[in-house]
Amino acid sequence: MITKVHGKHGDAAIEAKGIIKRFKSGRGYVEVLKNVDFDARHGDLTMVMGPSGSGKSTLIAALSGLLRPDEGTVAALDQPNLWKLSSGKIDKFRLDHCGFIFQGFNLFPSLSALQQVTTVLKYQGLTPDAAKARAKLALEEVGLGHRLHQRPAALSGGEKQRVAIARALAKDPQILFADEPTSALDGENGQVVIRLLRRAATEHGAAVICVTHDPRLEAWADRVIHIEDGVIIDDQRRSPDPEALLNSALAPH
Ligand SMILES: Nc1ncnc2c1ncn2[C@@H]1O[C@H](COP(=O)(O)OP(=O)(O)OP(=O)(O)O)[C@@H](O)[C@H]1O
Repeated sequence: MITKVHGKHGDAAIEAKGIIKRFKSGRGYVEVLKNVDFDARHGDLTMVMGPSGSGKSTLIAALSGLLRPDEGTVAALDQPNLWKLSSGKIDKFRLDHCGFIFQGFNLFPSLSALQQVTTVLKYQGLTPDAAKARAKLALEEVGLGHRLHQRPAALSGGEKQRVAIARALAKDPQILFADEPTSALDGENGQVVIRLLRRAATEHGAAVICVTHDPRLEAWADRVIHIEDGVIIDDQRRSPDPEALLNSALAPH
């Protein structure tokens, strides 16, 4: 284990109130998030589900400081309102505390798996040696200790996503945002990714917020939030399937 446990399980990591986001459409505006309240807790795998176009990615972007909402506040960790910070401070907050995993992996084509992870850590201020050591551990943790020097072109889709996860987890993020992390993966690789997300919550105490259409993820979630047409229509806390928790111990180390 390379990370410390964040917050106390159950403590709020993020709390958004009254989020409204509109986009220009023709001469008018379309309201994509309609007064959304949202929170996520340390140690929880929180799933956000909903039909295409319901506003899931827009919500993640507003929560993570990527897209300024028109109205509303986002309290995150020790920041009472992320959107009151300067854009430089928001970028720094994201760099220091948030991890991101996207459907398209977002890897640099010319960098090896090890370099993908060390680059981010160097941005965070680690020395090259410390960054390399930590990146190696993070890649070993996702089962890629034997693929450190491969570039993305030589990796399978599942391996690429594991590099992206290692890159996100190596930073020791308190909040981990995942947007459709399994949709480009087959069943087996999807399972590996799900287990890694579960572990990030259970063992690292991260607040994991995962947007997905993938019903397989539901068994692993502590909380399932449904959004439709920019409104949260359902918010259920559930016990993750014990089998799912048990199996997370089988994820690659
Ligand atoms: N930059 C933008 N400009 C204009 N409209 C946008 C923009 N970004 C998103 N939208 C619109 O906002 C709505 C919500 O988009 P969003 O990507 O949040 O949905 P989603 O639930 O994540 O969908 P999907 O599951 O297909 O990814 C959609 O109708 C989309 O077309």
